[in-house]
Amino acid sequence: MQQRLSLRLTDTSLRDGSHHKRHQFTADDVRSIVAALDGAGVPIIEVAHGDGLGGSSFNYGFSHTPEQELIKVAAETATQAKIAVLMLPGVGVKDDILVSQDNGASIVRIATHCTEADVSVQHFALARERGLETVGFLMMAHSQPSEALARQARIMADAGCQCVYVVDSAGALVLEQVSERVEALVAELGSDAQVGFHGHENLGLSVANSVAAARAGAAQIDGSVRGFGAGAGNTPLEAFVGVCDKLGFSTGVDFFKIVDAAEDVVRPVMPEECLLDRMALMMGYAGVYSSFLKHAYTQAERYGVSGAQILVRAGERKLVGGQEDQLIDIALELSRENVR
Ligand SMILES: C[C@H](O)CC(=O)C(=O)O
Ligand SMILES: [Mn+2]
Repeated sequence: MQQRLSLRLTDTSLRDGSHHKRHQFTADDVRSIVAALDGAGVPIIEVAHGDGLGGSSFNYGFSHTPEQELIKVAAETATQAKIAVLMLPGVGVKDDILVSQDNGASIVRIATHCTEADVSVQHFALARERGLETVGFLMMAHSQPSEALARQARIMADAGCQCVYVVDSAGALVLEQVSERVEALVAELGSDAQVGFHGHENLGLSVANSVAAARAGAAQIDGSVRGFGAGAGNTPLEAFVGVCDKLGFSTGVDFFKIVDAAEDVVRPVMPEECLLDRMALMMGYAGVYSSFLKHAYTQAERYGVSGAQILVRAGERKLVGGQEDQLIDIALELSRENVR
């Protein structure tokens, strides 16, 4: 294990939190949250539709305000924080990256399912050519062993990715399972690229998993203030900052200011708290993409079936991001079987 003394944090509440907010962020929400996080010293703030650039659609949910407008507001508001955007190839296209850069984003994060890194190659090339900082997201990282993940990380790094993230999209990883994956990526990438970790709270382990990642050599860690994210939410950033202070990791974020931001600025923008309830626990236990939560609620209500069972079957089918429509199929199956 190679413990690092300084960690670079990204707040994802204005992107992962978009799932919880059903993509209804307004320019005022973005302005107030960015001002508070920037003031607390958060170095990177991610802004986009929850499913990344181009995500506003019938399948994923339409945005209240066009994401490019939100990115522009964020960039105009931040005084020190860099603005990052997320993009899933095929949901967004290369042009979305260029428009985001015109609107002030300086970091692009390309996300793929963790066996499909090759679809990101052209996006990293373009981003580097345009002078953007690059991050790669290997989503649903619980579903692959460390060696397989490391091979996918190598594809991203060779394409120009500067930091590859182990993304626990389902909040399904447990402690050593995080350390092993991060260590494997660190060993594979060496000085070619950094390693990051993005956690979800579905088994109540996001802060502990993030500490495990940092101890295993991760240089960048994601979190969302107040946990504002999909499923039971992301690693609550203010808690993680406090834990880092205690463990001697420097983050550059002021604990007291980020705690105030969480309570006074971010909480009022959230529709409700992100809960570690039955549905969220089912996601962590069955290994389901956290972004499916709201879709599962919608289909459970529409077909009068158990939302928890929809999620369990989604886990059995090993669904990946982009297969939201299969939740309808599962709901119909449960309805035929009379599983309420
Ligand atoms: C598009 C997803 O919401 C990306 C993410 O945050 C994850 O997989 O987790
Ligand atoms: Mn996430």
